[in-house]
Amino acid sequence: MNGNPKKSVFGFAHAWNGLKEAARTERNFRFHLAAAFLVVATGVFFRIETSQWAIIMLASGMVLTAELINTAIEKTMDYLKPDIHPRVKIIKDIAAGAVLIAAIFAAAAGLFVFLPELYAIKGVVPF
Ligand SMILES: Nc1ncnc2c1ncn2[C@@H]1O[C@H](COP(=O)(O)OP(=O)(O)OP(=O)(O)O)[C@@H](O)[C@H]1O
Repeated sequence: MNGNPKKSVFGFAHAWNGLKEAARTERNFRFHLAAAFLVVATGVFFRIETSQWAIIMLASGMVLTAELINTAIEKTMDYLKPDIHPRVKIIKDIAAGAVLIAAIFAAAAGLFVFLPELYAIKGVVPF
């Protein structure tokens, strides 16, 4: 809170710049971005309810946020310690683990939302 609207707008510009940089340089971020768009398209297709949208939005946002934080940690470590080091490995592995956890729980949330839709509309799910 600084009461200076100009500074807030520039802050958003920095954040947007970070997103563009991540999308340009990180394949994993592009993959998760594409997955989020696919999930939104699937939600539109099935005309899911407001509460289901909330779950999908939270899950997708969680994965993208985890991926961005992982990227920031990777870039920090590459800048501070570019050579191979066991501690860098541990730090990067833990950061990657955060993305994995976010992705697993987001996939589970997606299944809870879309499996009943598939079953109800298409009879695709065999249970
Ligand atoms: N300097 C280093 N020292 C030791 N191990 C490293 C180092 N840099 C990377 N690694 C190992 O390689 C893995 C991948 O790190 P990298 O920085 O290449 O990320 P990446 O290719 O973007 O992969 P991801 O985003 O999927 O974690 C790390 O999790 C770690 O196990």
